[in-house]
Amino acid sequence: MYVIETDKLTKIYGELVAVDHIDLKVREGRIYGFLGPNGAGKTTTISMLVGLVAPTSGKAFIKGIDVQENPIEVKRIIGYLPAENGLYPHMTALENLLFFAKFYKIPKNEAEKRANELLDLVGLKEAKNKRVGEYSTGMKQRAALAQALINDPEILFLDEPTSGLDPRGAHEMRELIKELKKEGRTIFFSSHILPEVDELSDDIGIIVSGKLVAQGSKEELKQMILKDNIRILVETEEPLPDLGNFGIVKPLRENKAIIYTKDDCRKELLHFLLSLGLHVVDIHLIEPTLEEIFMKVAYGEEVI
Ligand SMILES: Nc1ncnc2c1ncn2[C@@H]1O[C@H](COP(=O)(O)OP(=O)(O)OP(=O)(O)O)[C@@H](O)[C@H]1O
Repeated sequence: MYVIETDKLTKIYGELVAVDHIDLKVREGRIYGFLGPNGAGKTTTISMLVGLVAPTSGKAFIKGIDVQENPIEVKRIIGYLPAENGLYPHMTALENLLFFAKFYKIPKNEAEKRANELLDLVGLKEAKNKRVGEYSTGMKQRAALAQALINDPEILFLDEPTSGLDPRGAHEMRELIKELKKEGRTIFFSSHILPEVDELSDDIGIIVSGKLVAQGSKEELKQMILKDNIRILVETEEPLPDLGNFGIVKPLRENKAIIYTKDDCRKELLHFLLSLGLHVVDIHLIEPTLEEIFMKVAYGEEVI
């Protein structure tokens, strides 16, 4: 069973189909990166998954619970970090967390213990009694993450968690996300930053103009665009001859060439090239980057 699953989830604003019949499948304990350009529909999707926006059609399920039918039950097991954090600036971080703990009816003693532990986790132990309005952007974002964790959720939704953070703040946030995964939580986060999605995600969904154009593990996405092609970079001082069944040669600058083959025939190919008396300097597999995957599935740009 998937912990997050949608069935043709759709949101239409007037003429605009913001989210278009998407079928998300998120496995337990994984980090799922929801990648898409600005305006693709990421926030709208997350808002429907956490029960803040009603779908026009389709359904969303969290651990098999229908979000529309049982929003309170769902809210108990999820945490949500919105794109714009919802902390009260005139209150301290500790006060903010205790305030939110009341919504979950967490007993006072337990709430205090948990709030302190969480503020410690996000590195705000020293600043917990400072008003949030005086925090830096990075501190605010970490406090908002602590708030999203107050009910000890199994599933976390993070909407652009590093948005607006400087490189150090973004790094700290990514490290925290990895820690939260180690605790066994499932994390669904949105981002338009390719290296960030690549670094954090086990699985990736790519959304463009409201449509989920690809979904799967990084390995699956690579296979999807490469099919059975293997690319081999060869450095040679001689132009390569026609390789026949071994594959296609694409000459590059500086005496380099890429060979595209259908099967993993590196060994045979190497023998063949050597038998031709060619001086092969280097031969290795090149894997597609997430950027290449994204450009291919989002915009149809050829990888080779
Ligand atoms: N309440 C609304 N009313 C009308 N249109 C909306 C509303 N909310 C979102 N939209 C539109 O729906 C589309 C998807 O927006 P959404 O915020 O979900 O995208 P996003 O992928 O999160 O973008 P970003 O990365 O810029 O935050 C956009 O064209 C946006 O203008």
